[in-house]
Amino acid sequence: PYVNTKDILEKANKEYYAVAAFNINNLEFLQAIVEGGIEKKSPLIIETSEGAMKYAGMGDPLRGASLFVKMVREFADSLDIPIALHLDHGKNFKYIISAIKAGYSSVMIDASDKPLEENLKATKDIVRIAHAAGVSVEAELGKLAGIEDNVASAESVLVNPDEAKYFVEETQVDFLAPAIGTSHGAFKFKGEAKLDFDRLKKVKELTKMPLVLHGASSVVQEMVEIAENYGADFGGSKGVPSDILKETVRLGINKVNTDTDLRMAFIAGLREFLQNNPKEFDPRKYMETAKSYVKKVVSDRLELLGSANKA
Ligand SMILES: O=C(COP(=O)(O)O)NO
Ligand code: NA
Ligand SMILES: [Zn+2]
Repeated sequence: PYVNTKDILEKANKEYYAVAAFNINNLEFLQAIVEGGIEKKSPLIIETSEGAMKYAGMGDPLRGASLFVKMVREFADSLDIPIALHLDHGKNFKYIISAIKAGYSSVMIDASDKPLEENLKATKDIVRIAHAAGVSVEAELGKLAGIEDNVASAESVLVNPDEAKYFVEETQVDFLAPAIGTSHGAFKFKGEAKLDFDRLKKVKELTKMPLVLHGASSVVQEMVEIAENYGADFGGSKGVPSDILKETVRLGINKVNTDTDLRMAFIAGLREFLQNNPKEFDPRKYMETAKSYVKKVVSDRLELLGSANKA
């Protein structure tokens, strides 16, 4: 069934596991993610960025939003696993309202680059509208970027746990993304991978609510090798190691945003297939390997996060 993200995350919060939130831009990634969820009998959060809304809607974000709602609902309504659709990194008021209007389960208002009071006001505004429409809300505190040898690197601002408590009480936001040292993309750490577990622990103690980890891709070595075998150059790529990811779940992370790992799996499969099948031009064939690798990464992640058999 198509459900509200809050329902999925409240259960995860109570039972201390995490649910992956997988980004999509097209049908093929959605198919592969859903196949993984079926195989693992796991709840799924499908998420789209504002860019994905524009991309799918050929420039019209509301058209893109409603296309994604229709696609996700078709799968969700026909399956036993709970599936939610979430707007990731909503920054533009128009896009956030378009997602709510189109029928998204939840939206993120990302004003984390603003001073606290501004972030708080923007979040309060969206919470008021979204809650009136039965839509749940995610916000972010602190800024994503790595930590180097115990010092937050220049651009990163790690979450302040006391601020987090004040923020959630004032905004009534449904789930919170505390910045603890991750960053988006395939190049997360220059040196050793390190997250601020102390801050995470404090935020959980003070808020007791479902927490979100952004920039949570691991950069799956198996996929890097296949892709590089067939011409990719992913030198220097590094993600969040599985043991560190598991520790964040043990400390209270319940939604784990995953985009890069699926992108790398897809291109690895596409490169491999195209190199080995020069005569093929049927898209249902030449995207098969790509989709199967995405499904494998999805299934492994659902297992690792503990959401398998929680549908
Ligand atoms: O935070 C993410 C995805 O992060 P990755 O680049 O690590 O997949 N989406 O909001
Ligand atoms: Na999000
Ligand atoms: Zn993110």
